[in-house]
Amino acid sequence: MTAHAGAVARLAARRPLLVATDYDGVLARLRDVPGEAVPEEWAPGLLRRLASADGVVVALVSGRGVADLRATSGLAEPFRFVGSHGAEHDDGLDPAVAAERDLLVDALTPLVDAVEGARLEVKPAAVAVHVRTVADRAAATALLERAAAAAGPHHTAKPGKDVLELAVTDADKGTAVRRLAEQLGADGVLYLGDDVTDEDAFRALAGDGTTVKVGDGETAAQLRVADLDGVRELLEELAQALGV
Ligand SMILES: O=P(O)(O)OC[C@H]1O[C@H](O[C@H]2O[C@H](CO)[C@@H](O)[C@H](O)[C@H]2O)[C@H](O)[C@@H](O)[C@@H]1O
Repeated sequence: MTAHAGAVARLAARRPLLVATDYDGVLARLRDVPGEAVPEEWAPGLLRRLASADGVVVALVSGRGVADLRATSGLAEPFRFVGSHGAEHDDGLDPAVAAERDLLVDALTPLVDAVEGARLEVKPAAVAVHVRTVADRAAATALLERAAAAAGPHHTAKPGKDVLELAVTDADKGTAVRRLAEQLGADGVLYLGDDVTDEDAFRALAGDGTTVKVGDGETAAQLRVADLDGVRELLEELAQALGV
């Protein structure tokens, strides 16, 4: 039994129940190359068990675009997908944002090209500057500062783990999860996340959700687990409480 058994048991009694989880750093270990961040071995089966319970919907909520999230995770239906930090729901994204994103690509490409090991990730509604593989840490910090300075007032800067993302919408995971919960008429919501942008979801669910921070650091979440093994234990406990 985990330290969170009481909260898990209370959650398991609610229907409809939305189980929403971040991907990178929660279901998949962080890797140098984003495309190699596959789910932990236990994750697909455990998520399917949860989704098989009556009245339970499982959603993946990520900073990745939905197509990337599906491809990298290998997950598909019956799961729901929220991508681009909340700007994409399942497969839908306003095509008008692409042109705005491409202007950002043009502005950021020369900055990234000038720093060895840096990488630009082009996403449906955002551009991410990755510095995890920049050996010169001072250069990495300087690049993130230059990228932040390139943002216009209509862009949303989203810092993360060795990454700064500039989004062309003001969507966030909090608004997106609330929207999905309302669509489902959810009576209970569980949200797990490890990074800065998950704090939007923790805050948005503060009144009526159950929120779990994965790892160290200040957080608005109510509960905490240490690492991905803690995620597995908590979700396993929920599956057992749901009888699946
Ligand atoms: O919201 P998430 O599912 O946590 O996605 C956040 C970002 O995840 C990816 O970047 C992070 O994971 C990479 C792979 O482990 C790692 O190399 C990088 O340093 C991390 O920041 C993804 O590439 C981004 O698009 C997501 O926004």
